[in-house]
Amino acid sequence: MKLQFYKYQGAGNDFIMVDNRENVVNHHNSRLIQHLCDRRFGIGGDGAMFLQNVDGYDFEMVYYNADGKPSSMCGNGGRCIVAFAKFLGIIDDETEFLAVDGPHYAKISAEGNWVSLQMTDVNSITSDDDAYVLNTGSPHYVTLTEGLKDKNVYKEGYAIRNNDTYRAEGININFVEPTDNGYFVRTFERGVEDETFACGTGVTAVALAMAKHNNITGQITTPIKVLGGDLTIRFNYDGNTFTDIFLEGPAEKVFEGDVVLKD
Ligand SMILES: N[C@H](CCC[C@H](N)C(=O)O)C(=O)O
Repeated sequence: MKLQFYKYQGAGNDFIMVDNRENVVNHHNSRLIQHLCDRRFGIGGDGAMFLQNVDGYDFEMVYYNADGKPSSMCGNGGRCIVAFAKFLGIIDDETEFLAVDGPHYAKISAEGNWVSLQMTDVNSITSDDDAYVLNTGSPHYVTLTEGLKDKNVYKEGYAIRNNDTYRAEGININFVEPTDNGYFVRTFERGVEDETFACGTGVTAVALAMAKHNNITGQITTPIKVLGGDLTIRFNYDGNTFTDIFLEGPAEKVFEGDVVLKD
């Protein structure tokens, strides 16, 4: 069977995208997803997404991590699937779609390559030693550090992600360093089990955790630099709950093609 796919990236977090409105692919097949995401023997990607029809929304986003397992929410993936929906002519400049963590509103530029995605509200941040732990649609561990440019993010991220607390469920590890006008963030991503060039729910978690850390409340805009580019998070914080959270940045189609799937 020949499968048409599209490759997208949002700040270097890259994804395989399939228009599955006709349900041509039975994606509940972790070996298939792992193979598609394999950077040597497959197409390559941090994850794979299937755009599907669903009542009440413009479309449904079904997301798998590169390890082939169904995942929690993917922020950069959500921005990329909005760009994909516009490319397919399903939407114009805004949308309401359904993801694993519920409905999401998003706006997209006329050119179709810049997306502002609303994330679910967050009303709980806990501490783990000197780190913050919160869920922005995916679980995140946020820790301030120095010398981030030279840090061995794979080694240090792997160790925390696989410690006694987090080994079972996994968690994404975000290392953050203040910059002149925001933060520099590098992330070890669960389900990729490696550092990615950006993590959308991760930089969202960092922006919220830093507002708490610095006791800043009100309407906040946080610019964040990642290996793959720049993202911006806008939100409101009243000292307890984070609302009107938007993750904003580029979402680009890189190439399209088709792959023959062994039956
Ligand atoms: N790997 C993450 C999901 C994707 C997160 C990331 N790609 C994003 O942009 O939010 C997890 O299993 O929690």
